[in-house]
Amino acid sequence: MLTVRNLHKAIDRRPVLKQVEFAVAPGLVAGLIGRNGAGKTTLLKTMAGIIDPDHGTVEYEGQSVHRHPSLKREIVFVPDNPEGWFGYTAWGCADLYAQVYPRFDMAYFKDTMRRFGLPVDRNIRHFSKGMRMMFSTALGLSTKARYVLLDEPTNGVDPIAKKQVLSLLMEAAAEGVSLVISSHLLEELERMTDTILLMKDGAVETHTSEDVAGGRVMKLQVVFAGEAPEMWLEGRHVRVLENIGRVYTLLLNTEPGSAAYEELQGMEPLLMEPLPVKLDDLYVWKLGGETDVG
Ligand SMILES: Nc1ncnc2c1ncn2[C@@H]1O[C@H](COP(=O)(O)OP(=O)(O)OP(=O)(O)O)[C@@H](O)[C@H]1O
Repeated sequence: MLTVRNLHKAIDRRPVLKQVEFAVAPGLVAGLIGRNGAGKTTLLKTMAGIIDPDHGTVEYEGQSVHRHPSLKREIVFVPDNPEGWFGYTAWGCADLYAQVYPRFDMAYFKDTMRRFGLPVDRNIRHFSKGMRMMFSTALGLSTKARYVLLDEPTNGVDPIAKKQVLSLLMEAAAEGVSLVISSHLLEELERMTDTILLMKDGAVETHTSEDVAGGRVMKLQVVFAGEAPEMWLEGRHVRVLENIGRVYTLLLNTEPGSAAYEELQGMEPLLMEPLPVKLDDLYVWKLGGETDVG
């Protein structure tokens, strides 16, 4: 189990992580979502022991990753731009990693590089953006660490290569590797993940797949009988996703304390049809109109 407890981190005196708490169980795939600048990369690097927190702990099987550096072998961070390796060939990087990660699988690395069509003897600096990302993912998974934390693994990767990267990740998950995947591609995450970690205002909310499917938010297509109830539509428990003529697509907060659904029923609309709630609805509900961009 990888457990994050009460994590705080400020960068340039600006708090980026505030009381972050969650756990990722072994073998699970978690998606990390949030606006640009929300702190996803900072969180992943802190979880991997690359950044020291100001307060709080990251525990692998109950032991602090920052106090026991040998545990860092079980948690690998896969950056979206491996600048640190510029100057090395892919082989050179694999050699270095093999010295650090005791279960580094050179045969797997070679095979994956071949599968991705990437040259092993070329300097990483001369790889394209997508090639760097694929290389980074191949190297990270080759460590055979128990937890692989990936920062936008399909960023800049073309559609065909993207399928290959996602297949590779799913194969690793099927073998029991735990993945935390930061991404802005919500449809992709929705298909792959067991849990969603949503970053907002420096904190993390955990949503299971069941939550996303409708526990906290309801999506409805509505046609009102008379004039649209402007005040109700602007209320904090209602969000208008789309309005075409008299047809409204709405998100309603159904968490305790919200009576939005009962209020709508009371208005006796002509049409009130439930629609499936997607991850991007949750994203809009939780993060729409907010700005984390820092
Ligand atoms: N080295 C740094 N120096 C100064 N500020 C930084 C540094 N690294 C991150 N930050 C700031 O910390 C905040 C969080 O950045 P971070 O890269 O973790 O966000 P993110 O959620 O990964 O963003 P994105 O989705 O755009 O990649 C931002 O406000 C960013 O400007």
